[in-house]
Amino acid sequence: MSTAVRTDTAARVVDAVKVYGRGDTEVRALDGVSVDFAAGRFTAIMGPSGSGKSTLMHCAAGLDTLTSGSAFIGGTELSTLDDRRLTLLRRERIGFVFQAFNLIPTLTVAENITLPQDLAGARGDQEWTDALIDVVGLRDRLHHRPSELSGGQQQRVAVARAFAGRPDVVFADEPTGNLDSRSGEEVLRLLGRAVRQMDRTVVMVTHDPVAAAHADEVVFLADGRLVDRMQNPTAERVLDRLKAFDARGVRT
Ligand SMILES: Nc1ncnc2c1ncn2[C@@H]1O[C@H](COP(=O)(O)OP(=O)(O)OP(=O)(O)O)[C@@H](O)[C@H]1O
Repeated sequence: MSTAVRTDTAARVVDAVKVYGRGDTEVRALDGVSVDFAAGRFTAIMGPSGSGKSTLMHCAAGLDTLTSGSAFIGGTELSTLDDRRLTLLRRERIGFVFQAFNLIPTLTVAENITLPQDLAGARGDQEWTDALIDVVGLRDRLHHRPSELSGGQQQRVAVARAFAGRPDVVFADEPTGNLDSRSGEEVLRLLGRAVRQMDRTVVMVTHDPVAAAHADEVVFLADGRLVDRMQNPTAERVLDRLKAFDARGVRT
């Protein structure tokens, strides 16, 4: 567990444009976004509904491709990879947490956590996995199936699974969207602990200012553009900033 401050970039997009549809139905979901996500930091992506948050995350994580511009994981530009290498990169260097926990119902908690490495034929690091299981507080549930767990516990399994292969970056898309506020708070605290105590990197899409306040930095999108960044956010400051966008409109 390192306390050194890192200055490298885990993921970034440069001049990212994503256009869906064409002609009358064309939507510019991303309209020239450049943003870097620093390694060893917890970054939240915020903005109104339809502002491009999920599109940005999906393109930065190689789940979708940009219309123009570039997306990098570390020093690797994603558009240079063929499908097979992109799949490998996603498996080996990126972790995901989604709103719907996406656990395999027939596997136990322990099997779900190590599934990505088992699929990759990689030998897991038992010490690391053990540490993760303790951090997420699931030691006494390891042999349970997902259906025997609460929503909050299921998401904690998904969090442990996302970090199990020590990925360069974990992308979380509305990870608390299906949880009550107490379970959501626990999941957010876990993401924060993974970053601060285990030197991990998290990029989280959220529309919730309370969730965003767990991050080290918030980037704000509006109409497919990056419109602001905020260090050391509080829920109140994030909410004020969002209200200001609403009040004056942001398209320039
Ligand atoms: N597959 C698609 N086909 C067409 N348009 C799309 C597609 N995906 C997203 N869009 C459009 O792109 C814009 C940005 O969508 P996106 O889901 O990235 O926004 P968001 O900020 O994540 O929204 P929300 O907070 O509501 O989830 C929206 O106008 C949306 O309707």
